[in-house]
Amino acid sequence: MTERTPAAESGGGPRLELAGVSKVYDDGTAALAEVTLGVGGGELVSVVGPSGCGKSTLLRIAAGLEAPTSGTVRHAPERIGYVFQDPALLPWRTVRANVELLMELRGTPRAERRERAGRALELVGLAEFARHRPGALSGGMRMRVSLARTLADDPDALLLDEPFGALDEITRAGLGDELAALLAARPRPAVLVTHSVAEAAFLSSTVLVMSARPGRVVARVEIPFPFPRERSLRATPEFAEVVADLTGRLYRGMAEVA
Ligand SMILES: Nc1ncnc2c1ncn2[C@@H]1O[C@H](COP(=O)(O)OP(=O)(O)OP(=O)(O)O)[C@@H](O)[C@H]1O
Repeated sequence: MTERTPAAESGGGPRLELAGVSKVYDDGTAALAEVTLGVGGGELVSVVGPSGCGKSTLLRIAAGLEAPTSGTVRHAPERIGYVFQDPALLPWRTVRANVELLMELRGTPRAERRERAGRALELVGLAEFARHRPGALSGGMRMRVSLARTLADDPDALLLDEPFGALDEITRAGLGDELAALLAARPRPAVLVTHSVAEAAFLSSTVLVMSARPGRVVARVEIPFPFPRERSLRATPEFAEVVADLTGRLYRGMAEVA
């Protein structure tokens, strides 16, 4: 779907590329077989696969938090934003102070921090909650604060590890729409790990289906719907067909013995 993405139209930008990466942990656990992944600016690639197949390991390698046992991280943008399933907010800090945290750690001057945090909170629709503490927010709102914290730091690539996993269907669909809009506004490579095949199909340009551990890519499926995608797409037979195809590949991949 590269030809339909905003970045492709504007000539690219930073890429994220992993070539043949595998991971065997020190205790001998083979987590990841050879995985090759290339994501251009403005592309969102989703990774689906059975529990424990190495999806988080793959993201950690892409982020430079973990060294691969073999293979290489060919290109990784310098500033990578990592969004975890748990929003991990500091309860004693206000929403704004949480959003400022990464910038504070980088030594960004106070006035600039304020300004960027304010803009990020507006982007995720939480400007009026800047002075609240996380405890006063719903789960979906906390996740939006976490997203705002990452965006305010203005990373060149986004890695999202099941960021909406703990939320109800409607909230996660809303946040998915927000994520799509944010990527369209500022194209950068994004990789989303999700357990929801429908979420992967709706948000992504490409979906990678992984086998059981040690995970390898059993299918690379380009999603044939142009961006921006309307919510009504989810209710169409064409979309249901893509989801059914992905689900079939996922189940066949789970059954394969590596
Ligand atoms: N630091 C570690 N040391 C040893 N084994 C690990 C370590 N981290 C992860 N593993 C193992 O590697 C395998 C892959 O884990 P990983 O968290 O990457 O999978 P996942 O696909 O993200 O799982 P889930 O979907 O359940 O979150 C699992 O068997 C896990 O127990």
